[in-house]
Amino acid sequence: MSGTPTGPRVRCLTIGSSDSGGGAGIQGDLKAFARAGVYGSSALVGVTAQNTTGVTATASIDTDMVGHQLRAVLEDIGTDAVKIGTTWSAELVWLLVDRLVWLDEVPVVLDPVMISAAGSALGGEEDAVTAVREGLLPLTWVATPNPAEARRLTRLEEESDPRKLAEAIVELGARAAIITDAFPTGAGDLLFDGERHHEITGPRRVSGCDHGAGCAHSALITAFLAQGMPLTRAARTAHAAVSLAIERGAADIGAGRHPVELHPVGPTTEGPPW
Ligand SMILES: Nc1ncnc2c1ncn2[C@@H]1O[C@H](COP(=O)(O)OP(=O)(O)OP(=O)(O)O)[C@@H](O)[C@H]1O
Ligand SMILES: Cc1ncc(CO)c(N)n1
Repeated sequence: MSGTPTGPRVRCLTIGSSDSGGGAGIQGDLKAFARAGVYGSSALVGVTAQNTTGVTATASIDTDMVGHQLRAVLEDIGTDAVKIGTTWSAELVWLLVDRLVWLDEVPVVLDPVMISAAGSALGGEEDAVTAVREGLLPLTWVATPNPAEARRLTRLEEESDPRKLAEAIVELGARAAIITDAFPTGAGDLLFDGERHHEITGPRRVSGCDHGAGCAHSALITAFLAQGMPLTRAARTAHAAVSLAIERGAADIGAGRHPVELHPVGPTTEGPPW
């Protein structure tokens, strides 16, 4: 699939873990990249035995092997943006920091995954969270935590105001933050771009198909930034596309939280179908 009709192919790298069920993680990211029309590469940092009902086993990949994957991708293919998902350990996070610090002016999107949609733990040990705060956030162009993940990252355990959480993430070094599913009524996200707050709202979908929603959302933002879309438009387009992907989700797949089903979306899409 080509990136843009005329220019060179746009490339995105996702750093994250496998979801054996195919809805979230690396598999969800690569599907989202394809839907956005960009070329996707990956560095696998962990494996989960997972389906729509939850996670039954996890294993992290040896840090050296992660380093080899990053080198293989970046030396040959290169990338126009990077997405980071699961961050299992402090050792892994500091390796990522060591490598990503050399990427000049390449957007880095951090989706700090700590818990799956079905409620299973995915990393989030205290020393890994500290490494994300101290090492990764300062390299991050936009972080996309949900409110619970934002509270963990900022250590503002009692804070319920998404504006305060987003501002705290920017104070920790990220250029911008999007708190997903930020509002008690309706559905939507709160974007703080470092200067202004933007409320991104829409209807709440009740299809039962939200497995992989967060991964699809942050992967689309990665692809859009790689394509040169401004952040506010990327955030709005990603929310609208994921909302539709929940509404039109894969309700026949699995017996738990069914996977989202994304449709083609991007700068070249003729007007939003939603
Ligand atoms: N029921 C819903 N209806 C419409 N949009 C939704 C709904 N639930 C989530 N979204 C949107 O989906 C996107 C992903 O947000 P979400 O909070 O689900 O991420 P997450 O908690 O990180 O997900 P995951 O655990 O799957 O990674 C956001 O744009 C959010 O507004
Ligand atoms: C591997 C993996 N990464 C991220 C998520 C977040 O939804 C998930 N469920 N599984």
